Amino acid sequence: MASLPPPAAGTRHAGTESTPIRRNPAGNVARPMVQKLPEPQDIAACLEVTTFDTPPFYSTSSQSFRNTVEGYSAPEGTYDPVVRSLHNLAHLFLNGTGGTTHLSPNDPIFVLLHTFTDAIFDEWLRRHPAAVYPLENAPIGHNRDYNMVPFWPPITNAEMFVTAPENLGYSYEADWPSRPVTLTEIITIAVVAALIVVAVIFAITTCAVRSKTYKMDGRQPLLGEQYQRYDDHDRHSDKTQSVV
Ligand SMILES: O=C(O)c1cc2cc(O)c(O)cc2[nH]1
Repeated sequence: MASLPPPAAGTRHAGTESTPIRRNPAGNVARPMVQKLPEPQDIAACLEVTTFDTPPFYSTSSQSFRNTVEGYSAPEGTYDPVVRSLHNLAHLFLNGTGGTTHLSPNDPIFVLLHTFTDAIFDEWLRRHPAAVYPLENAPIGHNRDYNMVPFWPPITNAEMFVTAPENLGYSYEADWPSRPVTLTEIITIAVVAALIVVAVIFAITTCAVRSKTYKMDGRQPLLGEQYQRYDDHDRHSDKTQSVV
């Protein structure tokens, strides 16, 4: 029986000529949006998207963590057809083998990119423990209880929707960026701080005015109410008469 000969260097079994791995990072001048890598705050933002996936469970989904980390949405989760972010942006930034679908696994960077993407997913699962994977209406093979093709032995999407250290025997060490404070939050903090300052000034002023009024009245706050009355009586009685 004829068997396939081992591939010669530079060729693939399918018989087509292969090319060297090409990289031209940030070199796609025709598409300025992909001339930069994702920023740490983009990761912080996508980790805050609360729902794992939303209808139509596709590359057009909005407010879907899955579509956001994949990079078809803005990092905050809003779908926009012209946007490329996170995983997709890293692919397109490479602008060569790593940016071409079906060829990108030939570039070793693929492994780093996808490992880091999995680390983000793992962190997201940790932060959203009540999250659910779509039960139905996802694209073929992607419903919760469907097997993940082509893995063998069969394993369902639900079985992989779990945190790694507790269930899969590996863990990631990453310093996750914190989300920058938004303008709305800055304004809210400033308004609350101003209100607190006004309240404190009002309280101090009120105390000062009341204390001054008491002093002017000749009242002695350390005396009890009963003795206070004696004191009032003394002040109003004729001091020239001696008391026997
Ligand atoms: O256009 C994209 O968003 C895009 C390109 C590209 C290439 C690739 O190899 C991928 O794995 C994903 C991907 N997304």
